[in-house]
Amino acid sequence: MVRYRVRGGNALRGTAFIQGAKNAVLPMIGAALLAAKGRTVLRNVPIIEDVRRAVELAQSVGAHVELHESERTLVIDASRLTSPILPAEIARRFRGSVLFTPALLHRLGEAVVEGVGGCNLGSRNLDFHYLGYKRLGAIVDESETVIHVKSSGLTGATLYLDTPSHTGTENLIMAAALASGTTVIENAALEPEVLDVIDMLTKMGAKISGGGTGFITVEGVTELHAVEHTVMPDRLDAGVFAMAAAITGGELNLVGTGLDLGVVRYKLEQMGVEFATQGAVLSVRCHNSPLKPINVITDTYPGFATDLQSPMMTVACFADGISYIHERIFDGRFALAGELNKMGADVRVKDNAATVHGHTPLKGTEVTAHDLRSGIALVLAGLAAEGETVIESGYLIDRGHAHLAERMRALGADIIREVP
Ligand SMILES: CC(=O)N[C@H]1[C@@H](OP(=O)(O)OP(=O)(O)OC[C@H]2O[C@@H](n3ccc(=O)[nH]c3=O)[C@H](O)[C@@H]2O)O[C@H](CO)[C@@H](O)[C@@H]1O
Ligand SMILES: C=C(OP(=O)(O)O)C(=O)O
Repeated sequence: MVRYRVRGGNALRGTAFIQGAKNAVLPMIGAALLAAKGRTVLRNVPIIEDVRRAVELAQSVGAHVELHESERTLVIDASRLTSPILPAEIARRFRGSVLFTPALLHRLGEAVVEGVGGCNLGSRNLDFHYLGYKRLGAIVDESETVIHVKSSGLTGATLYLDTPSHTGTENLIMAAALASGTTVIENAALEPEVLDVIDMLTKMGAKISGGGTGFITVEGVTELHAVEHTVMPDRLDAGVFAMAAAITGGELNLVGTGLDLGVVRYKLEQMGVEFATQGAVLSVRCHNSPLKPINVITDTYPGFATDLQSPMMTVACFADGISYIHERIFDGRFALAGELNKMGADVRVKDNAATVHGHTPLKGTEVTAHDLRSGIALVLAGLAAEGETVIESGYLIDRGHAHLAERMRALGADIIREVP
């Protein structure tokens, strides 16, 4: 059982190195399995538990995968896939496992999904994925807990997503990339990670247009080849470091090419945090205490990312006044409130909205991470609380943030990762 131990009170200062994006590298590992020849090289790979699970999953279906941790590089040879089964014991440990289905369908004619994991955030349906595969001509048997998808060749079609699902869009693009004919995906996700995956697939030989417009057209091709690709920076990791500067009254330079925090930056600016873009470096500092309260409504890109909603709830605890947070993507993403309240916060939840009554002083105690982002939000709370905060289960934090304790310690934080 991994746990993080944080002693609050130190302002974070210095240069924070932002990792590669979890939500881009996972679909890229799935995409690498589409190439029947050669070796794919992925660079700027975040060394997180989800990547380790994805490596295990790719190996379990027969790919040869090397994770070179100090070089943050993955080398994937998928020329010989041997099993269509995504085994429950690996696949249930992360959400990205769902992104292996298109490659198995194309390469082996079937995919057996024994389970899909990921953060526990309420209902997390996969109906858009399976309906899409069916529209492309696959047979999907959902009658048992194990889902069986089969196809002897997919054919392009017009697909529609009720809401712009992130992994749903990636999966349907990958399924369409090697289908015969043209596929149109309406109401597709606009997230930058989806566009990065489209860039990689395009290098591999896929014919995809309309990325970022909500209407994606894919002209099927007969094969895709292995390429080298550098994973984009993780805007969620960057958001967390910006918030760490905000609540500790610190000053950080965020390094990671092309960082754009979008609405997260604007919201933090409204609270009194100062940003300056200096070429490739994004500087963030906060000398205004207390912060101003804020209204946040989560939405698909370019709205406020749901994955930063929990960290933002922690920041709101340090604002003077009532902040309002409305969660619109997931129906169960407020487990953090109870944990912050244990530390002395006053967060009140009603249905899919929360009000944060700040500023109450937070005191360190033992708290529970219910999911990845509530975990990192508790680390943030610990950085600014009085005394020691102990956060379990640290594994959930390690699912999405690489070398967190080392990176924060380098900035002056008093934080250790313990494996009892
Ligand atoms: C590995 C990965 O990239 N994970 C991200 C991805 O998750 P993920 O791709 O699972 O999230 P989706 O965008 O698919 O889900 C958003 C909402 O749509 C609903 N839905 C989705 C698909 C479907 O077939 N049917 C359906 O009803 C879900 O229940 C949820 O309420 O996007 C989320 C929303 O930005 C992020 O929080 C996750 O970090
Ligand atoms: C919800 C998240 O991840 P996943 O979809 O991988 O569970 C997240 O990164 O906050």
